[in-house]
Amino acid sequence: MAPINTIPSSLTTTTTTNGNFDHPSEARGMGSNVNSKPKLVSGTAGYVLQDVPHLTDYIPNLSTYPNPLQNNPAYSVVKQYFVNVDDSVPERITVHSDSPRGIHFRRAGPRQRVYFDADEVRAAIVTCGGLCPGLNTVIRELVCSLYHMYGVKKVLGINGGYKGFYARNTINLTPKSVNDIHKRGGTVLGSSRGGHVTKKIVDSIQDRGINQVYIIGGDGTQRGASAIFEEVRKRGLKVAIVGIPKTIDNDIPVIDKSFGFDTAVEEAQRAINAAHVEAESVENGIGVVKLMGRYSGFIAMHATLASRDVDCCLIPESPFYLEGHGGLYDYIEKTLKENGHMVIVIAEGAGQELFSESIQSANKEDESGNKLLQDVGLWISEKIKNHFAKQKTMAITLKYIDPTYMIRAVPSNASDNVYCTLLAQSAVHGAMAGYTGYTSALVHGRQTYIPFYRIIERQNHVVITDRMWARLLSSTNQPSFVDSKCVIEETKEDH
Ligand SMILES: Nc1ncnc2c1ncn2[C@@H]1O[C@H](COP(=O)(O)OP(=O)(O)OP(=O)(O)O)[C@@H](O)[C@H]1O
Ligand SMILES: O=P(O)(O)OC[C@H]1O[C@](O)(CO)[C@@H](O)[C@@H]1O
Ligand SMILES: [Mg+2]
Repeated sequence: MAPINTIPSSLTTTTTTNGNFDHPSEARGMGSNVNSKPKLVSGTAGYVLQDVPHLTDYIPNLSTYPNPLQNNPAYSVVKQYFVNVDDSVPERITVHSDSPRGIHFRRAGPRQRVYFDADEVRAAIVTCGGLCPGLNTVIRELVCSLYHMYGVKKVLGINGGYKGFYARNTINLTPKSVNDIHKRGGTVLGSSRGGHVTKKIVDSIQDRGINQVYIIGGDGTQRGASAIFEEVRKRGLKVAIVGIPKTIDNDIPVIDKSFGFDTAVEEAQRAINAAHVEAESVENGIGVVKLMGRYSGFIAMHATLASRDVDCCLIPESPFYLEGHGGLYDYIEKTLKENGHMVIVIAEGAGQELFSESIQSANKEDESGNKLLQDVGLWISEKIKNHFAKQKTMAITLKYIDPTYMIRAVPSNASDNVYCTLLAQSAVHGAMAGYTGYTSALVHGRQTYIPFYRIIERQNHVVITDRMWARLLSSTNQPSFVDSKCVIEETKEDH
């Protein structure tokens, strides 16, 4: 195994400004306000490691300690439990024989030496943004990993999202107090939107003597975490800032998927089943189900693919129209004539451009600055009913089901529980090893540490030129509504 914290001689480290990416267009994205410099390590054949910051980048001469896992009987039989310092995970795994090796991320996992003594650690956990299945599992596993793997005894829960940093009370978290929480939906810590004031948060971190902060949340939360990291670094504090990506919308880029997504898709099946049962029980029955997905239609797409009962799936990324040849009304009429019933799944952010401008301008934002959307499910249901009432070609019966909050308020399923456990354990290993300013994430099935700037630079969207959307279209047989010549190509790796 290579010595700890050395870089193999074939590799060179550079820090560069945000303009120096493999994909210059990405550098102009949402993360351009990030002010620390990306740490890049170059190797042979076009190998690039987009490394994560380390406390030693700005605090010299930090003491190190042997990893206490070495003496943990549970791990004594595991061969190569410690991650090799040179292990990394490629961002793209589809390659050609002459492709450069490309961008890589640091592999997550325990290191032989750690930068915190257990008694010195004062960890804090906070959950921000909307609810998501698995939040409690992540909290539980962070607490248990800190206690059982590293002997850390001081773990604080911050109440009610970022705003909780300004509150007087925190919650003491112990393996006993979090033992059963993974069986419950929501977050035992509470959550909130808005209220992020970076300097005040870092003041609170300093005042409370916190030196590891685990921040669980979506894209907005990770942006907030990145700002906290920058301020901590500016102040030269020995505080590890770690993000754990959460969102049922699956709109966080780079990672395979966010935790809770599978559970949400599974829960959505119940609503789709109900819509199908209602629709097929009457003549010309239509079931409309609205699912979450503000800017990204992943839940709608995956729930549709899983169900096979859906005849039409409408998502924000794929514009559609109602009237005329090839429009939605045409397709509904055709499907009802052929099958006698149909199910439509619509993501909440779909078709927002179809609302009249007066309704759109009345739109407001939530406390975090996210656009508040019109209820597209209700709107489209009324439009369809009115259309067929006016046409008098066929009498329809339409039932509208809105299970949006139900799919995110449930506890996580078994596979999400395992996923949450691995994310939390990796997050703790990284912080103990002195890494900071990273998101703990799954990339191609491997646990990794991703620098914040990659997580916050853009949102993940369904790519309608990708095979996955084609699979959906061939499963529902719906029209694509878009002219293939007008589709703007996106570059995300095809699946
Ligand atoms: N650019 C930003 N800088 C600092 N803090 C931010 C930023 N964007 C959002 N936040 C803060 O992050 C928290 C959560 O943001 P938001 O409500 O957008 O949810 P989210 O994390 O994106 O999760 P989701 O959208 O999945 O519910 C809020 O407290 C918000 O103030
Ligand atoms: O009503 P809230 O809590 O603001 O949450 C709604 C939003 O949160 C999300 O579930 C993301 O967490 C979106 O799909 C949805 O638009
Ligand atoms: Mg968000």
